[in-house]
Amino acid sequence: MRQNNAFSSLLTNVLPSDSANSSSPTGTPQISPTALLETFIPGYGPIHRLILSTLNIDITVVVSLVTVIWLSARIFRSGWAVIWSLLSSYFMAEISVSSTDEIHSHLIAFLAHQYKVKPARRLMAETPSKSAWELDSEDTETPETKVDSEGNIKWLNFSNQEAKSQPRFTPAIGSHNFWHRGTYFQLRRKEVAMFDDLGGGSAAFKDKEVLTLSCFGRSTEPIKTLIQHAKAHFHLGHNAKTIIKRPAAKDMRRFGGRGSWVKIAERPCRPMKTVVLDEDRKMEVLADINEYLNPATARWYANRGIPYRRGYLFYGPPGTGKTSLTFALAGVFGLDIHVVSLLEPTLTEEELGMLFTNLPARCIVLLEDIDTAGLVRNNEIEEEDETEKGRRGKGKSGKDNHGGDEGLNVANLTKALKRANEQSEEEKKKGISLSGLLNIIDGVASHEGRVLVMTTNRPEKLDEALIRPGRVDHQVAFGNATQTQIKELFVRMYTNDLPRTKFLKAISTPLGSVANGKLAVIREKEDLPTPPVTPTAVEHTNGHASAPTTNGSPPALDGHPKVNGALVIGEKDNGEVGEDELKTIARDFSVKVPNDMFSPAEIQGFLLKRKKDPRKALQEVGGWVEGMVEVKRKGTKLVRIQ
Ligand SMILES: Nc1ncnc2c1ncn2[C@@H]1O[C@H](COP(=O)(O)OP(=O)(O)OP(=O)(O)O)[C@@H](O)[C@H]1O
Repeated sequence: MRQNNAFSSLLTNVLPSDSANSSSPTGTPQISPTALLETFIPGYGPIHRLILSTLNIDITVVVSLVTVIWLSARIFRSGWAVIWSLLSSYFMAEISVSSTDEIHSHLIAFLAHQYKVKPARRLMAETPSKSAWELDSEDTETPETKVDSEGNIKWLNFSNQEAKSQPRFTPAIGSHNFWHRGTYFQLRRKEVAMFDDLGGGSAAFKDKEVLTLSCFGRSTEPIKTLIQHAKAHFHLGHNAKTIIKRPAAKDMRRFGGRGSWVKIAERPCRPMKTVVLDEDRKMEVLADINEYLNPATARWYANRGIPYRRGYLFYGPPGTGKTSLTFALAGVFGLDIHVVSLLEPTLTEEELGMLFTNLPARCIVLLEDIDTAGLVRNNEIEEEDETEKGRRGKGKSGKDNHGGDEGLNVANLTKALKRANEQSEEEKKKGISLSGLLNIIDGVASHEGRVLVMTTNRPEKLDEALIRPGRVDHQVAFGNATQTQIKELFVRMYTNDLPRTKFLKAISTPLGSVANGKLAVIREKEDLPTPPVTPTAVEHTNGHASAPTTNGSPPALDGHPKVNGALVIGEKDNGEVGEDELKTIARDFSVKVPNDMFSPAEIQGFLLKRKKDPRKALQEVGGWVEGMVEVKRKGTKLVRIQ
């Protein structure tokens, strides 16, 4: 109570006298705290009087104190906001990143990682989508198929998959501060509404996010370093993966920039050794691309006035490895694959041109099944139009004969309008013409630095303009499996897996360059074919040297994953078959399959069904071959033995 009195007198000094009518010693009327509170807090007077009369407590002191604290906090916050804005304007550097750029996702992933350990009050929870590859971790064991007590098979069940995946926490929308490697950063995450014209008269507001990073000082270097760390962190997690992108949805493409391409998949790099193809042919493509991608080559091209572009045509029957080789090449050179389907109905020539200009400096552009893309020469279109006009002309004159003067009556006008509409619809559907594509591939404004890969099953159907040198610089023929390739496919199928980490390391660790004066290909461990021209030893980055093969076509069993120099051939997954026996079975198997009759995809399909039992594959291959020969002879698509 004494304390209360002391406080009251203190407050009375600040807001003197309890009486509304009291006067200062000089005679100036003074306003009491209660009167002041009554003025600013509606209803305070009656409440104050009620509590005073019933409980005999004067709440003026407490309410005044709370008011003073609240006011001080407001004043302090406003003052601090002014000081902070002055500080940020004059003493802080900042970099903004839009969500349409991939750096945004790198930064968010990096911050999510940081905020795993950092205590924070405002976070945003997200469910990260993971691919089947990402769900596989070191401790994932191949689950045994279980049988319950009644003898029923317990099939795997993934219905609670989503529930199991851990949420990811990122900084919420708003301002955050954090320290990174001794530097203080401020992060502002905000959403901006963009007015998006969707075309056809419709429009909508879309949310875009902007991240702004700032730090003290006039240099943006610390932020750039932070972004580098975020990128490095991202690529660490995506090491040995091939990213596959496709054109973004139509309404996103219109903004251009890197946002015109979206990632659709990410998968472990395909080791080059898993593509069964003549080693010389593989080596030629690798050397050619390696030479082309060399940074000095761009200058070489520029000095000679040659456009810095390279195109490849992979042709051959279905399932012979055209796409597989493209993926393996992307893995070797660490390039993303940009897949374009020319059959996409919404893709126009201008958009395709814009997509090509928004490609990264180095990447692979994959145009699959180019023969089915329905590309026609413009003169063919013109011919078609002429025929159509002729048809309509005839119809019209026929009518004239019967009906005399046609005149501009309403019915005719309506028909003419309808025809015009039909025509423009047809025009729209025509999509990409051959001349349009040729322009995009090597027109004046065409992107330089990319590797263009076109695949086809029917090269004879391609227009020669499309594959003339400059557009296609290197052609690779793919064919059905030869005896050696069948053997190779077989051994690969029954070779035991490396543990996950060793597998990732094996496909991502470059061994150094093959310095033979002619070629400097970055080799993957045990992966790339040995260059045919090297009688010298290959220097590895670890200082060891390995003897290369000199015959240019390594035997089928070469290049398998090796641990401590030993070939990893199964004792577990392949039905307890040892290395020597596997080689013998592979040879016998290859003898039973006719040379050059089945595609690697067909043989792989047969083996996959017996993937744990090489002996069974050998036993059943005779029947399968008979059945397949019959299928091919009759031209039916239904197989008896799969
Ligand atoms: N030469 C090969 N070496 C290893 N695997 C192959 C080979 N050819 C085909 N395969 C396997 O067959 C499947 C289909 O191969 P891929 O898609 O590369 O064939 P493609 O020639 O591109 O076929 P398409 O012309 O139908 O697109 C893949 O699973 C791949 O692993």
